[in-house]
Amino acid sequence: MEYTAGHYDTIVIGAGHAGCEAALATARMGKETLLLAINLDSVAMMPCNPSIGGTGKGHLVREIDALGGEMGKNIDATMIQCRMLNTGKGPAVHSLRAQADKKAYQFRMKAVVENTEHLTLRQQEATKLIVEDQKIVGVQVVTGATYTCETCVVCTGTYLKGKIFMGEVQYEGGPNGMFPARFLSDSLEEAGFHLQRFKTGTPARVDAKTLDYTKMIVQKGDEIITPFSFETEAIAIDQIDCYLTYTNEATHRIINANLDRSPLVTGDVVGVGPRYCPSIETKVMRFADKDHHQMFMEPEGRNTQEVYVQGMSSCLPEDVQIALYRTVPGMEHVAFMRSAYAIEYDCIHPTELKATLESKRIRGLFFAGQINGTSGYEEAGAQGIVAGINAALLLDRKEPMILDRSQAYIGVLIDDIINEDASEPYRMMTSRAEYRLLLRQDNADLRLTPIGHRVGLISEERYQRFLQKKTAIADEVDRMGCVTVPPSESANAILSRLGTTVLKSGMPLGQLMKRPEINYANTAALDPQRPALPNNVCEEVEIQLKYEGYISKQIKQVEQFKKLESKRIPEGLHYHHIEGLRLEAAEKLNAVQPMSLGQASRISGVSPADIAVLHVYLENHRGE
Ligand SMILES: Cc1cc2nc3c(=O)[nH]c(=O)nc-3n(C[C@H](O)[C@H](O)[C@H](O)COP(=O)(O)OP(=O)(O)OC[C@H]3O[C@@H](n4cnc5c(N)ncnc54)[C@H](O)[C@@H]3O)c2cc1C
Repeated sequence: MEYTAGHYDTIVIGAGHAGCEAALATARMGKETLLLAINLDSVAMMPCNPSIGGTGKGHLVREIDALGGEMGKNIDATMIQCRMLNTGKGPAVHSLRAQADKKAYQFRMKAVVENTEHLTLRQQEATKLIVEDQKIVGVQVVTGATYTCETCVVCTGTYLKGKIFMGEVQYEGGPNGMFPARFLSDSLEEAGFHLQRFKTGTPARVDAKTLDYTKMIVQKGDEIITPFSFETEAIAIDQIDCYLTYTNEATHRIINANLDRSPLVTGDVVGVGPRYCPSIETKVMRFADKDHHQMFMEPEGRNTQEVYVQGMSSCLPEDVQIALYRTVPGMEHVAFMRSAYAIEYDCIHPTELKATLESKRIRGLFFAGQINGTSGYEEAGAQGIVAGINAALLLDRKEPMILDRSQAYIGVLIDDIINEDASEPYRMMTSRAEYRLLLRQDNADLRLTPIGHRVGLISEERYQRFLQKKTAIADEVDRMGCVTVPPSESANAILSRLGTTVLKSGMPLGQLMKRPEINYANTAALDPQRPALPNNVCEEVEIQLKYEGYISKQIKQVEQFKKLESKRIPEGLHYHHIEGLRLEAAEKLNAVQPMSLGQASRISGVSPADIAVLHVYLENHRGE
């Protein structure tokens, strides 16, 4: 029976990583929010890796936190191991990565959602979007109930017409044994969205009792854990070890002998998978000259024997999976608890979205997460908070929040997906950010917390603490520039001990910091007036002084970038009427409707010559 079940400012469809951030943002901004999930056991579920962060992804988590999101706090509270990756390289690519206790992660996020004011959580399958006059006005669910709304954020992950593949075995299904969303795809198509099929895979979960860790290499967490959230002071936990092992020729032989039973090879899987997290059979085929691949044993929590086998994602038949896993040292007697599988699902083309993640055609309808053709929990959470903030700002008739490529990895992510129609699931990587020396994980708060405060997600108390930190950094950088180290015997003795050239004349400490042998901590003896400062302030001071030259170069590049970004393009411009523009460029520009010349220049298929034509056109029609 159809009936009206209530009215909300915002309905968020899907309570995964995108949906939780979106709903928390709208509710915390005071909007009555309904959060729907097919199954409440799927709230913040991690259907794959039990980890948050990693290269490029750790940056996203820090940025979500700096804006006032939950993901960073949630992983800080539920991690079982943490490592800062890439510490051998420069600070631009340092990335935090933590193993989560999967269930604890879910339960904590669910509790936060349940206890947030203005937020209602409900198990319901959304089946239909109700659109009137190109505006979202409601959502119908499978029981026949209709909820009316002003705005809606669709965060349905990998559930839309989900199909599971495990060799010859194929069936309709959602991730991790959930059931799929069977109807919403049709409603999206009716509303004019073009859908595409993507796929992703996951490895088996195995029983820890059947693994021989003595044949593997132990992977310990960091001795001192760096938290993800700028609000977490310290994390003191007993960390759980992970283990590293490798495939070998026997593993590869079994894979090669059974490729004809892989749905990837038989062509049954039509969805395109992520290039950067391939299945083991894809790795063996693509990198045929490699005789081994690494794999990590990652415990899924403190109170379970389930172990995630990172690197062994597969959609080969179950009997083949078991046989090939058993060729690996330490896994000779492995028992499976959940088999590996691939999942294929519907997603939209994010080129149909504005930079706010609102649909270009349907007012008030936003999209975030894997539905936008991305992969990864962190990418989903990042889009979720942006869509949530913008849905709330739209309701308040306020300026939208758009982060650009020079401000945040989140800006890079959204700019990439709305401008270039990705042909495979999009994954964040540090190499995608052109200003990565400015977009470090350590300074995400300096970049974004003022924005989080402005939109209402950062409390006054947190903002004041942030301002104190910012002032302390600036003061210390200035002070270090003013302290001169004399060419005295005692100072030079210290410098010699540090393995660096002695001084012939005085040098500011800030200048000395640029030497590779020198850091903030080891110059304390040269700096008797140094104030006692928190570690996060010292770290920032060191980076700002050490990389000053590179940072100012990048700031100059950003100024150039901003010039093109500030050249606005009027809405609804008919590109086909612009003389000199190539047909392909006009078509792409018409489809994307970029907001600025800068955005236009990043659309694939639009050349620098097209941009020059467009630039001249805009100059000639200024003020019209
Ligand atoms: C097999 C597999 C392997 C993966 N591998 C990894 C990995 O290793 N690492 C990684 O970072 N990412 C991985 N991913 C991707 C990761 O799960 C997603 O990127 C991330 O969870 C996406 O978040 P999301 O919020 O977009 O969607 P999800 O987390 O999938 O959440 C979707 C939510 O939408 C709800 N929902 C869906 N349809 C409806 C509807 N019609 N009505 C109501 N509610 C609905 C669901 O109940 C769920 O709550 C994998 C995913 C799968 C399934």
